[in-house]
Amino acid sequence: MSGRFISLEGGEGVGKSTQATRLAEALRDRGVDAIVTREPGGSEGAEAIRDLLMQGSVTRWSAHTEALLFAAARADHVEKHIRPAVEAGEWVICDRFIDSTRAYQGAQGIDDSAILALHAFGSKGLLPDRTFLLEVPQAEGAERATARDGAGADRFAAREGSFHEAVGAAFDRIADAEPDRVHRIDATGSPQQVTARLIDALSDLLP
Ligand SMILES: Nc1ncnc2c1ncn2[C@@H]1O[C@H](COP(=O)(O)OP(=O)(O)O)[C@@H](O)[C@H]1O
Ligand SMILES: Cc1cn([C@H]2C[C@H](O)[C@@H](COP(=O)(O)OP(=O)(O)O)O2)c(=O)[nH]c1=O
Repeated sequence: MSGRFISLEGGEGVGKSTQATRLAEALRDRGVDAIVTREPGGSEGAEAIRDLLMQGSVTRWSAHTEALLFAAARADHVEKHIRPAVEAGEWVICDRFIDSTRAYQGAQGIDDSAILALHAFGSKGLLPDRTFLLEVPQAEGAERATARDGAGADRFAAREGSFHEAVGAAFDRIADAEPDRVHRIDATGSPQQVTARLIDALSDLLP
């Protein structure tokens, strides 16, 4: 049987990484073969591209170059890791995927249609079976991210508040436009409560 491909999306500090791990554990408890991966990265080539993307000054790459690098990293990740795992029957839980490019590079003026065209070329347009948009008030997400990272913010987290507001607005537009695939999840409360909401929102896909 073919597996499933699930992505977790949202701004910095909303709890995606925490929930990716917890969700995979909760799925394994239910007898589902689940693995966790992340973007940018997730395969050897994509992790090398991640280093280029995450390090250096905020202005190291133009928005256009950045969109190309994310698309290239994703193409390698999909080909080498995600597709083979799903075809082998695994559930792949991915911390960020195409919607992050649409939100973050979209917030820098890159057209959604151009991002989707790159995705069609690089990754044959693969979309998750389900995407969860984790939502917490922006101040709470920023607080969680600062508590985690201190002064060591990466090229993206270091940007100003208005950038993160534009990213949030872009995620909102995607969720409004694709309600079948993208489900909003209240990510406030304890990690246990959030995982329970995720499992609930997957009940129709569970074996
Ligand atoms: N439900 C939660 N309540 C409080 N803190 C949380 C919760 N979920 C995650 N955290 C903490 O907030 C920080 C950011 O979480 P993380 O999972 O790394 O977010 P993201 O991957 O979305 O950036 C981490 O220090 C994590 O331990
Ligand atoms: C996957 C992806 C990430 N990004 C950004 C979002 C994050 O700021 C950064 C990834 O950082 P990461 O530390 O992996 O995520 P988080 O901060 O959520 O824990 O890269 C894009 O701009 N475009 C993309 O396509």
